Amino acid sequence: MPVLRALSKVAKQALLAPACGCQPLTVAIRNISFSPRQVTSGSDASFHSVSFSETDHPKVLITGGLGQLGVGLAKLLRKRFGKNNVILSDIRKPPSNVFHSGPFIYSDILDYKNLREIVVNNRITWLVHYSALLSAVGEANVPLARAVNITGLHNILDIAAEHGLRLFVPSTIGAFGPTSPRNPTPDLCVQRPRTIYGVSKVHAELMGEYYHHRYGLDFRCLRYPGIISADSQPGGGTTDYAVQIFHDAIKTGKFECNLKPDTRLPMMYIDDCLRATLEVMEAPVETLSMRTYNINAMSFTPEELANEVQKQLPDLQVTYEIDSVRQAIADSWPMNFDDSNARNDWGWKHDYDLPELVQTMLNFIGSDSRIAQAN
Ligand SMILES: NC(=O)C1=CN([C@@H]2O[C@H](COP(=O)(O)OP(=O)(O)OC[C@H]3O[C@@H](n4cnc5c(N)ncnc54)[C@H](O)[C@@H]3O)[C@@H](O)[C@H]2O)C=CC1
Ligand SMILES: CC(=O)[C@H](N)C(=O)O
Repeated sequence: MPVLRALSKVAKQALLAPACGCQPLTVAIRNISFSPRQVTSGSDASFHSVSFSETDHPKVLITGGLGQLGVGLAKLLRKRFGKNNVILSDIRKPPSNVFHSGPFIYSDILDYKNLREIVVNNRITWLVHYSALLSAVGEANVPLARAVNITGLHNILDIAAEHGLRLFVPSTIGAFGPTSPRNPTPDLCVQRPRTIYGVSKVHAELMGEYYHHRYGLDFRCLRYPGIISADSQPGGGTTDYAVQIFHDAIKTGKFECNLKPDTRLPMMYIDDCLRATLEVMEAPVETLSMRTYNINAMSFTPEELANEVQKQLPDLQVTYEIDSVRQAIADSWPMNFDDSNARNDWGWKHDYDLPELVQTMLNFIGSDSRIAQAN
């Protein structure tokens, strides 16, 4: 009965909302235990992101911005929207080059009040939520992964709904599990992941879509494959080997792989991943038939990657010392990712296949290490 009473109160308040949809009416229902702390009213998608006009640049906040992906995304978004319109945030201390490249702010996503203050004081209109514990580190610390990936997400969803933000939350190939079709994995299929990381990402997909339908939140989500980057280190995932091989190949000529040689996983070069993120954030609402999309570029095994690297560095020696936790995770993940909906709906297209990826990584890391040796 209290639930019904609360629901009818919310419905009545929603009915009192202006019909034009031009102002997001904020309904304070903080006391209702099953509801978000504060939400925008209405379920019509046209309410979305009314807090900035399409002709203005968005004001973007990136959480967890000092990980493998955030700094690169900030660089791309600053090029497009202006340096001061993109704020990086994290709980770690930024290196001086990052600190001096544009606005940086401390933000712990577990601190709701602090998050709200940042959004209000900086008039944020887009939120890119990158904070997370990845698959392997998540298994090593389940309580922390649960707090950051699930409780933290709840804070983000409520803040975004309350302030009419456009919200991007990445998901992952890790949101699928051993009972999902693995070759290829479509957007819609069984999702029963066996890691806390995967469980938290399915939860994020479902909660984001629920807030979209229930409260009109402009939620956008891409399931990233393993991301490969030269100038930032991965944060403790199962696909990390595909970054490490390049550093070891150049520095020592030897690489010990922690996955079996025939473990096939979907992968993507970071430039494609960040461009996809910007593209889906800018995609007109009417092109999005879904709110969570697979995106992909290539799929390879450690052996195929090593062979491609050896075309450039024939002396590279690769050995295999299997990490049982990571191997079990990889064996439950997609081998190939079907991203046809992203391609059809908003024109997703990757630029980098395996040969271009390898050439680009070796050029980048090679020139970096030549500079380091010269200094
Ligand atoms: N890198 C990849 O291959 C993939 C990444 N993704 C997703 O993309 C997002 C970004 O990934 P990465 O940059 O690789 O992750 P990362 O692990 O490198 O960085 C995550 C960041 O979150 C921060 N963080 C942790 N606890 C926090 C808290 N309480 N408050 C604020 N920040 C906190 C960490 O300090 C770290 O800088 C994540 O959500 C991840 O799940 C999805 C698929 C693939
Ligand atoms: C694919 C991912 O989500 C990440 N790189 C991980 O391996 O955990």
